Amino acid sequence: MRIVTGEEMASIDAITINKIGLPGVVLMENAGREIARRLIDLYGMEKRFLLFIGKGNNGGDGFAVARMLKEQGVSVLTCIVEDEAIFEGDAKLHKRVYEQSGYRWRYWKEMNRTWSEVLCEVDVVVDAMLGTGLRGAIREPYTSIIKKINLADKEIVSIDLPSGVPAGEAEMEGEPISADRTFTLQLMKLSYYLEATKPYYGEVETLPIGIPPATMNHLEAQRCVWGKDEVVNSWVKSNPFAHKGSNGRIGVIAGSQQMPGAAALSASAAIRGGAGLTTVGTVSTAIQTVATHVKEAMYTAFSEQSGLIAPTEEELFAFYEGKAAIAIGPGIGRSTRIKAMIAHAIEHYTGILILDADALVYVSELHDEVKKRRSPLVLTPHIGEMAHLANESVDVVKQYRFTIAETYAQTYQAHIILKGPHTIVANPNGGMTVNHSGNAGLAKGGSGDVLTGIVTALVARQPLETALSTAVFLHGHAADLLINQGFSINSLTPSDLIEGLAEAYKLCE
Ligand SMILES: NC(=O)C1=CN([C@@H]2O[C@H](COP(=O)(O)OP(=O)(O)OC[C@H]3O[C@@H](n4cnc5c(N)ncnc54)[C@H](OP(=O)(O)O)[C@@H]3O)[C@@H](O)[C@H]2O)[C@@H](O)CC1
Ligand SMILES: Nc1ncnc2c1ncn2[C@@H]1O[C@H](COP(=O)(O)OP(=O)(O)O)[C@@H](O)[C@H]1O
Ligand SMILES: [K+]
Repeated sequence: MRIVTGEEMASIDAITINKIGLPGVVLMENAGREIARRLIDLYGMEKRFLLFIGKGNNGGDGFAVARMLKEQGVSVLTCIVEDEAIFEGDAKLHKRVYEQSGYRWRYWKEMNRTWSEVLCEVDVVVDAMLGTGLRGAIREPYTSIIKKINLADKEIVSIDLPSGVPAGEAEMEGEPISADRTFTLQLMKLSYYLEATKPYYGEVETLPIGIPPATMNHLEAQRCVWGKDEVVNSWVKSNPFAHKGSNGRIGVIAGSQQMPGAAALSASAAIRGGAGLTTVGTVSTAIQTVATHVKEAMYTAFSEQSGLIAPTEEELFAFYEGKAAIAIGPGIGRSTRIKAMIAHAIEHYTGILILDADALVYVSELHDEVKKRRSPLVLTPHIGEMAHLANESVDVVKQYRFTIAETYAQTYQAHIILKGPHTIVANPNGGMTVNHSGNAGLAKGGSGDVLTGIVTALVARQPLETALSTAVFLHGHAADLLINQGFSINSLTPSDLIEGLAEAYKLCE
C-alpha cells in the first residue's frame, strides 16, 4: 500500500475524478458507507455519535457518514463547525442529500452554549473537520473546538486524519485532535510514520473508497508499506538443490578487543538469517571469545593496532575474494586505519557492501569515493547517524526522515536503511518502503548488529531491494513473535532475537 502526502492525495483524487471519470461524490459516498459500517461494527447500534463537520471535503465525508448512520437508526448529533460556512462542490452536494433526507444539523456556536448537556447525550465523537486540505496553523474556531473535544473524555474517531495533523512532513502548528482511532481513506498518510504526529492517530485502519491503482503512477515518490504480504509475495524460494556456496558466501568485519560481542551478534544473525558460508574478520583476541559462541562461522584474524583491526591491503583483498556481500562496522571502533579500511572497501570491493555503526562515522568524509562506487552500497544509520551523514540536526531528521533518506539515497546512489520505529528503506531509484513490524523491545544495544547480520545474509540470496525491506521486516517480526510468546519488552535481548529468527523465517517458507 502507498504512503502519501496531502498534495499527493489531492492529485490522486483529481486524476480519479477528472481522468478516470469517477465523480468525487461517489468517492465520498464510498467513504461514508465504509466508515459508517466500521463504526457500527466497533461500537454497536446503541452508542450515540456526535459528528463535527468542517467546511471542506473532510466535512463532506462527515455528512455522508451521518446520513448512513441515521438511515440505520443510530443516534447522531451533527454539528457544523464554522458559522455560516459556505459548502462547495462535493461537500455541498452531500450536505444537500443529508438535508433532503430529512436530517438536521446545528452550528457549533449554538451547541457550545449547552456543551456540558450535549456531552451527557453522546458516547463517541467523530471528527470530520480537517483532512488533507489543512494549511498552516490551525485557526479559530477549530482551535477552541479541538481543545474542548480533547478535554471531553469521550472516544474520538477521526476521518482520514486527526484534524490539525498535517498529512505530510510539515510541522504541526497548534493542538490537533487526539484520536483514539483514525479511519484513513484509501492510502496511508505519511505523518503516521513521524514521531511528532503518530501519537495523535490512535489505532489506524485504512478503508478503501474506490480509487483505482492507475491513478498513482505519476507520483515521483514511490513510498510503500512493507508488511507480511509484501514479504511473502516477493520471497524467492531457495532451490532444493542449493549448496552452502549457492546460499551466499558472506563476510562480517566486526568486533574489537573491547567489543567482541558485536561480531558474535552480527555473525550469528547472519547464520540464522540463512547465509551459506559466513566468515568473520576481526582481531585475534575477539576470535577466541566469538568462536565459542558462533561455531558455524570461519574466522580471519586481521592485523591490529591498540585492540582494533588494522587490516593491510593484502588482507582486505583476500577477504573480499568470492564473497557476495560484506558488512563492516559493528563494534570495530574508530581510528585512521579503520577509516582507510572503509575507503578501501568502498573503492575496491565489488560485491554488496553494507556499512553500519562505526563504519558510518567515516562515510561523510568519503562522499567523493561513495559517488564513484559502481557496486551496491547499503548504509544502515539510526537517526543520529543519519543526521551526521546528511549534516542535519537530529530534530530535522526526525521531522523530515522521508525526504532526507530519499535525497541521500539518490544523491549518493546508496541504499539507506534509516532505523527506528517504522524503519525506512530508501533506494537510489527513488523507491522507499516503510516497515510495519517491531516493537520497543528492540531499543537495546545490539539490536542493530543483529539487523546487519540478517541484511548481509539476505542480500546474498534474494534480490537486493526486496532483501533489504524483508530483512528489516523479519528482524521486527522476530521481536513481535517473541513478545506474543510471553517475552517482556524490557527483558527481550538481541540474543533472544537471533533465536526468534527461526520462527520468524517460517513466514517465508
Ligand atoms: N472529492 C474529493 O476530493 C475527496 C476528498 N475526500 C476528503 O476530503 C478531504 C480533503 O478535502 P479538502 O481538500 O477540501 O480539505 P479539508 O481537509 O476538508 O480542509 C479544507 C478546509 O479546511 C480549511 N482549512 C485549511 N487549513 C486550515 C487551518 N489551518 N485552520 C482552519 N481551517 C483550515 C479550509 O478553509 P479555507 O482555507 O479554504 O478557508 C477548508 O475549508 C480528505 O481528507 C478526505 O477526507 C474524500 O472524501 C475523497 C474524495
Ligand atoms: N521502539 C522501537 N520500535 C521498533 N524498532 C525499534 C525500536 N527501537 C529500536 N528499534 C530497532 O532496533 C534496531 C536498533 O539499531 P541501532 O540503533 O543501530 O542499535 P544498536 O546500537 O543496538 O546497534 C534498529 O533496527 C531499529 O529499527
Ligand atoms: K478529520
